[in-house]
Amino acid sequence: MTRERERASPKRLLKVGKRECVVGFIQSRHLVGTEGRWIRWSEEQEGRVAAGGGRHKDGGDGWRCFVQLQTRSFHCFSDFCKSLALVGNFRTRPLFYTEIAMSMAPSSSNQSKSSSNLGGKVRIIARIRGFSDQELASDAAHSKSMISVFKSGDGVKLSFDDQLSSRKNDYDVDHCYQQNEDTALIFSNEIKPHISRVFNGENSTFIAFGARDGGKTYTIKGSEEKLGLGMLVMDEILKTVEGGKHTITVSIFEVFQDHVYDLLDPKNPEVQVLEDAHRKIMLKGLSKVPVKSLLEFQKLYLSDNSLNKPTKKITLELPRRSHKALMINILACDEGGSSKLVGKMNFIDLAGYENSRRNTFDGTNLNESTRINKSLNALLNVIHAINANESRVPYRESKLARALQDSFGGNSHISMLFCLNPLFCPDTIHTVTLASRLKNIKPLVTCSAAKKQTNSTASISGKKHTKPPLSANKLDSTTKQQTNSRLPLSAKKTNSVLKGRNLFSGTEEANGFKEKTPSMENNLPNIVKSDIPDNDSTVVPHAKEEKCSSVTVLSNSDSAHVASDIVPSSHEEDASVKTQNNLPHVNGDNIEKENNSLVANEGASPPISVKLKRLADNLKALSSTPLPVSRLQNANTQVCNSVDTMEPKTPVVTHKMDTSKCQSGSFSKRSSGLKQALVQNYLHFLNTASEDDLKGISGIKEKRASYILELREKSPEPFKSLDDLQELGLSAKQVKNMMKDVVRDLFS
Ligand SMILES: Nc1ncnc2c1ncn2[C@@H]1O[C@H](COP(=O)(O)OP(=O)(O)OP(=O)(O)O)[C@@H](O)[C@H]1O
Repeated sequence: MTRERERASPKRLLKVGKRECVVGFIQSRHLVGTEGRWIRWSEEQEGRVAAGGGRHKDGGDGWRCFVQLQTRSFHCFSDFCKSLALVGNFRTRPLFYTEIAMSMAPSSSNQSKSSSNLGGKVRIIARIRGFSDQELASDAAHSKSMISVFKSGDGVKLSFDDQLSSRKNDYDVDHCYQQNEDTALIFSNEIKPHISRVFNGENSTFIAFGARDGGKTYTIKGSEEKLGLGMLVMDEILKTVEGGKHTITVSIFEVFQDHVYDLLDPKNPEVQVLEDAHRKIMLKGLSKVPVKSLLEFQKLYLSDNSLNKPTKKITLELPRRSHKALMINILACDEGGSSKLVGKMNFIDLAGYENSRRNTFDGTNLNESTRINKSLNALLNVIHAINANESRVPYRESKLARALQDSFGGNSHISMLFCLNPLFCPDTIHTVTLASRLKNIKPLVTCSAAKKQTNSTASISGKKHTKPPLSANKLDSTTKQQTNSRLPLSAKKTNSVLKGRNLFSGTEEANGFKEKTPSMENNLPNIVKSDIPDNDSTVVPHAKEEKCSSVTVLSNSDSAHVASDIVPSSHEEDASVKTQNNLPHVNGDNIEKENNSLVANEGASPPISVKLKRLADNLKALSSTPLPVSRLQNANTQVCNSVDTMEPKTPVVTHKMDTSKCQSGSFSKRSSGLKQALVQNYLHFLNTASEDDLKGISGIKEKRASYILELREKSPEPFKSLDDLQELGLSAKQVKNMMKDVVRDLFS
């Protein structure tokens, strides 16, 4: 312990930029091999595993791993240790680290509110664009804005007046810039604080996402009159490099239909995205133009006469709705005259999302719109995976993400700006649902213990299922409305399973991305047709990680709710099992009430009390017959028959029973039958209960309930044995405890 104290002493307090950085020493095999990974254990707190482990110097079974923590929170270290302790097998006492944390000076928090999330991987912000000149000239600008913004905790809530569904929908984002706030403000709050970090070797990417006409280009590229973020950042960077130690180069490219084109080299626009032997991404054929003054940059970036225009050939043949990227490379020059890349800043103006089912398109535009939406979907899958700290990020599904892979990984920061049209636009609402889902992700502590648990329980009946991300419990209201309106009543209940769908990996329809593409391939322009891979960009986010809290073993008090939630709330006395003759009595009125409440939900599973009644009847059948002890003593065959009558599911015993063991044998058989019946009923309940009923069970709750519904979609009866419950992330012990509590409650 003494040696460990020295290693983790406050001397190891480092400064990384303005942020304090604590290096702690944690002996945990769960962190071995996770070097470079970020671990976040609360909204604001995260740490980076600075070095991997290995056998402890002094031998023994200890593994060691340095964890470098970057934080502005005084108590972060102890919180981190607590979260590790939740996972178990955490070798060193968390108290030790609490002591270290307490001995450090509290860090300053002088950063602006809007950049409070700088340590976070992905910051989700929104901008409600101002009215365009055209809109100002028309009546449109005088109509009521469909978006209201409210403060909510650390972030803000956007409320949309959905004129289609006549509903108000609320979505969370980190911050929202209003119509009267200009691009310069976004620059000083969101971009400027990152510039120094890029000079210190980090990468920063700013992505503008939104429906068409949301103001993405206005924000990123701007114009000569209204400077966009690209111009503002270059101005600031050029001021910073005035000392002469750095040089700046820029690349501008677009991703059009899964092909990357260099916008600064009209002769050879196609860029190859390759990976070198060190798995570093190379953009072969992409020009990097040195920039020394703002004027030079302006010519490249803004001027219509610049090379920053699609080549003539492409302009004539293809409609240009594409993702555009500005890449600013900062290079450090050494004395020998050679330069080395220090950091990158990327500004991405994504093509606008447009629901092609709502809008009418001709074949070419439909195809184009479909491809754009697919590529947006793929990019969001990547951002989602990064934000959720998932072990697999589906870079290969998105050409743009692949081209930017170096900037996304490691010590990088991503901001997603959702550009909103203030006028009513269903596509805008759709894009915000996506923003909100990204925002709701709570990245998890990644540890092999949790992984192991998930992996070991990853199959039901030999089938492998992918768990939905824990945050994926919101359904796009627009989609829900559309889908529901086309479904018969009976199907609507089942449709609620969509709630638990993977964030960006559910059917595209659920995400509003599904596009019908009649004769799409035939309409593809020749230039790209043969090269376009026919892959579906929808990716199931890899969800190996599991939230530590979900690993927590149910306490007795928790699990006691299982039964109490199952029995009808009124007449609890009736529902409890006191004696053989007092088996659960389910109040008929209650059943009727529950059934009435489900009338609108034809096809939904029977109410919980009906299921409980079935369970009670089974138990009654088993326990109402007096124990046949005397008969057992008289005739073995008679005993076996009586057992068979009571428990038709129990295999017939054909061998001769030893009379001396008969009594206990019969009892244990009876008990096992009872157990079987109870288990079967419980499983039947899980296989058929409605989402609301499932949510009521302690240990199941909302996320597991929606996951159960999803499993049921794949297989009508996903739970065949108690082992299958482990698919829900419950350990065998937790399942056993749940069952014990059910029984205990029945007989209490
Ligand atoms: N903040 C703003 N203030 C005033 N006008 C704006 C603002 N943002 C955008 N506009 C105007 O709104 C219109 C659409 O903006 P812009 O072209 O940037 O949208 P976009 O999201 O890039 O569209 P697309 O998806 O089609 O590329 C333009 O006329 C632009 O001048």
